[in-house]
Amino acid sequence: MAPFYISAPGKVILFGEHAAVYGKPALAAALSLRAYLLATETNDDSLRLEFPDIQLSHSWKLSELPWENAQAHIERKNGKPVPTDELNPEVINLIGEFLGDIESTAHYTTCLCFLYLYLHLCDPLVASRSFCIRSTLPIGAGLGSSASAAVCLTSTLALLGGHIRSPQYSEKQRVSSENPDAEFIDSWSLMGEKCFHGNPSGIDNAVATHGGAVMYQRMLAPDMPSVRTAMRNFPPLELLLTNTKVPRSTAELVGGVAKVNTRHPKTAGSILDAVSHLATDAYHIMSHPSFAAEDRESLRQLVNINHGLLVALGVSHPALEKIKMIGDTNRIGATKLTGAGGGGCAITLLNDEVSHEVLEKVENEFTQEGFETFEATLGGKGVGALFCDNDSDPEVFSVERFVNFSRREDIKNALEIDGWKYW
Ligand SMILES: Nc1ncnc2c1ncn2[C@@H]1O[C@H](COP(=O)(O)OP(=O)(O)O)[C@@H](O)[C@H]1O
Ligand SMILES: C[C@@](O)(CCOP(=O)(O)O)CC(=O)O
Ligand SMILES: [Mg+2]
Repeated sequence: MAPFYISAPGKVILFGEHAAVYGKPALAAALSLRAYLLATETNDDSLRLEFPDIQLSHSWKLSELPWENAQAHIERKNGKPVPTDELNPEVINLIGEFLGDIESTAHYTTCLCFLYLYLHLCDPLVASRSFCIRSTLPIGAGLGSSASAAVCLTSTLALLGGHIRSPQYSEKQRVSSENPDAEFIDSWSLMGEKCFHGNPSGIDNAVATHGGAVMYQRMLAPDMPSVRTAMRNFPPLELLLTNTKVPRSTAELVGGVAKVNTRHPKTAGSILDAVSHLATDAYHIMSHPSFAAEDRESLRQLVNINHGLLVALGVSHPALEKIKMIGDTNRIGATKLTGAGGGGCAITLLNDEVSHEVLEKVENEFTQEGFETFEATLGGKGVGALFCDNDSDPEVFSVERFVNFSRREDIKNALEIDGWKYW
């Protein structure tokens, strides 16, 4: 198979992070920042990962991977592997032997995620490959970089394994509902997220797969599918995205909330219920056909309440509080942390009347604090692919060039080109 790219967006959770893990509804939208994966054939017996964004370069001998042993533990239906509620412990054990030389936790979980998906979705007849991922998203900052990487890996391996067909929709024709290939990608990328996080709600990979904006609710009973309601009239929101650049791990923060919930079940339960109510309220407000000034004001109020409840769950950070304080002092709008918190990004829903001058002043203050602001739009496309054909510029598919882009803008400019198709 000729080289190809897969790309999937990050996400912003507007309301309901963490509570989403406990089966409460949450609202999220696809972000214009994305991960891109370039898959190319190699001439030797190797399987190579080049993930320069996290300084990971690793390879295995294809012929040494535990194909035979793994197959005995993989359930299939109509020839397709079936995702499971828990990660398959036998396959995890088999993979463990191939991760012994990996020291960093981030590299370990990334390689685990790759091999887990590879053993389930590909087969030994697939030629040797190199997989390179680059992202215009900040990594580990609450914008769903893990899910966009998981969706890219899943789509690539499922295509190579013959479980899904190539996407067909160009941007304008795209209709994402009831597409079995997109559902396959969504369900298997959740397994990838499980490798990264342990206990993901599934909202991030749902948005990275389907794009747009959704109200999402995980069903806690085993085998019950999650509920995903597309928000077709998603209102235009004036949003400022600010990254504290404080590193954190989603797995640890989700684990921290679980501890609070175990120690103070009634208190934590009330907080999670309150988040559930505010997410539902926000959904109704955003569904108003003429999303008016008073609706925007109500939404900002809910942003402030949601942030307060996340503070109560222990997932804020002094740097996030600083962003909120600077924003509130200058009255630019309502600010909350987004994603797992503990560092990472905050979003500010801007006041209608905020001036350019004030915004510029606030952004300067953020920069002085070492924060980074992002310009991004919400509600864009989900997972897509770009194939190399006779009309393609071979330079676009050069691994060398792709690996060496030093700025996010370079990746974006090189790959925001015609020819992408979406599932
Ligand atoms: N471009 C990338 N290349 C390789 N791994 C990635 C990339 N983007 C994300 N990841 C994986 O996702 C992890 C970060 O996920 P997480 O802690 O959930 O933060 P977030 O999803 O908010 O960015 C990284 O440590 C890495 O394992
Ligand atoms: C905290 C949580 O609600 C969102 C995590 O998002 P991120 O990995 O921080 O981008 C966890 C989840 O829903 O799986
Ligand atoms: Mg994540």
